[in-house]
Amino acid sequence: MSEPDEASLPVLQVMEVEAAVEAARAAFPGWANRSPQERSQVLHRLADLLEQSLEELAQAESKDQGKTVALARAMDIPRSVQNFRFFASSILHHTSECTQMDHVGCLHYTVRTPVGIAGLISPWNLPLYLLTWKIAPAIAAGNTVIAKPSELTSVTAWMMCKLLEKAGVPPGVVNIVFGTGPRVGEALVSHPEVPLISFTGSQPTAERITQLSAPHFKKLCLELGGKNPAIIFEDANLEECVPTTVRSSFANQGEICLCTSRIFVQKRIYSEFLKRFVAATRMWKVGIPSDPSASMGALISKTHLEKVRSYIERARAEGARILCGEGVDTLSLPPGNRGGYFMLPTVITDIKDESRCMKEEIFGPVTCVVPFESEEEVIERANSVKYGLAATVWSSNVGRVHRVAKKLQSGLVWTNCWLIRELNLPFGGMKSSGIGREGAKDSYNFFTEIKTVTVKH
Ligand SMILES: NC(=O)c1ccc[n+]([C@@H]2O[C@H](COP(=O)([O-])OP(=O)(O)OC[C@H]3O[C@@H](n4cnc5c(N)ncnc54)[C@H](O)[C@@H]3O)[C@@H](O)[C@H]2O)c1
Ligand SMILES: N/C(=C\C=C\C=O)C(=O)O
Repeated sequence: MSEPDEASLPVLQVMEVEAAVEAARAAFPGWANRSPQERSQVLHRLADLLEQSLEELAQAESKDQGKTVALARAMDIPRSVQNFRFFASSILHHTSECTQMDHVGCLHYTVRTPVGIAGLISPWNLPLYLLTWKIAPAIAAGNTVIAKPSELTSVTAWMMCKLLEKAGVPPGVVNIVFGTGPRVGEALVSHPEVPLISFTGSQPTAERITQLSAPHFKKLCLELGGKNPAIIFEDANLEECVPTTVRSSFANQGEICLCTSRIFVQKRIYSEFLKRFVAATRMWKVGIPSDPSASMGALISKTHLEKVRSYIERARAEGARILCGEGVDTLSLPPGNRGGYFMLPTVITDIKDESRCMKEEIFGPVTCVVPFESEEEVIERANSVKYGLAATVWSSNVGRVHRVAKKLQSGLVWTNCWLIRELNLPFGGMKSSGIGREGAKDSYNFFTEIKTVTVKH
């Protein structure tokens, strides 16, 4: 058989979605009728198999995405394993509600049932981590799924496909479709037999998904971008704050939706913080992804690298100061890697809150540092962007930490730390950072339909 040509590819990809829907539809009754314990065992087996392939998966994730092998080994793949283990366990512990109305002789209770075929769409920055964060709760709750990884980073999803049968996942329960958003993503989102879409990605794509799913009244969970503030008060422990804020700004090349990109520092410690922060940033080594001493690898693509650089250029043109990184320091790489999409972590200061660098998501290794005077002022400035995903607050005053956390318009607030995850609790953003939450109870609620039953006795 000859290879499909360019023109026939879109048609084939849409047909693939159709075939996935058929498979998911056929598998649904059998999977939904299994007990949570039976489904849990399958998830545990898949977790074990992924764990046994940790090294190959970490190498593949790094090669595909540009992140360091060390990070994929320490974070992406272990977290993918944990996603299956976590939901294999949490599915065993949900309870339903019951109330009585004795005066009319009635008992009311709720039952939850899986929704059906779940459409799951994920981005390129944490490929297997985020895809499994959706697949695990969806199938644990008894749904069948059609999952679409980013076309830029599909390799680990494809590797996982090969483990499904071995883990005992029945055919048709997990269907992975590969392809671009406009072709495969839209075919999935528009399909009338897919009643629910869980999406992680950018705001423009979320808008399109919302439009396409509106005529079908689909259930939607949207996890989008951020412009995350770090607020550093004068009583912060800088010994801990500085290295953690370097990590929160530049981990995974700054390509994590939770990365810090606006750092507000109280005036009295502003120069001291800047001095230490720039020194620590210069120690954040950019290297080839296989270099075990590198803290940061390559960005995802040339287009993205150019976009990130354009923000720095814009800031410079506006009169901001670039303290270290792009255009200031020299990036040292082996000759064979100099054409790669590498850049230095970059710190910008003397920048106005109105600048696009302070308002828009850059999603790269660039962070801005600005001073503030008072608690009220910094809360207002931190809240002044359209996003509301994650914030960090640094202070040794417990009262202030709670007060500020409550007033921040942010779905997640880490105080005196960053990215410590408790999977039981809600994850997600406010404002343009998305709608819905993911986590033990929230994912269970999203991936099930609830029904109230009234029994007259
Ligand atoms: N809030 C979170 O949890 C979270 C996590 C990671 C990334 N993000 C965000 O993701 C963005 C970066 O990821 P990206 O560039 O891959 O995002 P993206 O929106 O371009 O793509 C995400 C996914 O959507 C698909 N897609 C694209 N167009 C589509 C369409 N018309 N219909 C259906 N699917 C479509 C893509 O193929 C990909 O699989 C950033 O904005 C980042 O903040 C958010
Ligand atoms: N969804 C989670 C992280 C998202 C990161 C985005 O880049 C998680 O930790 O569960």
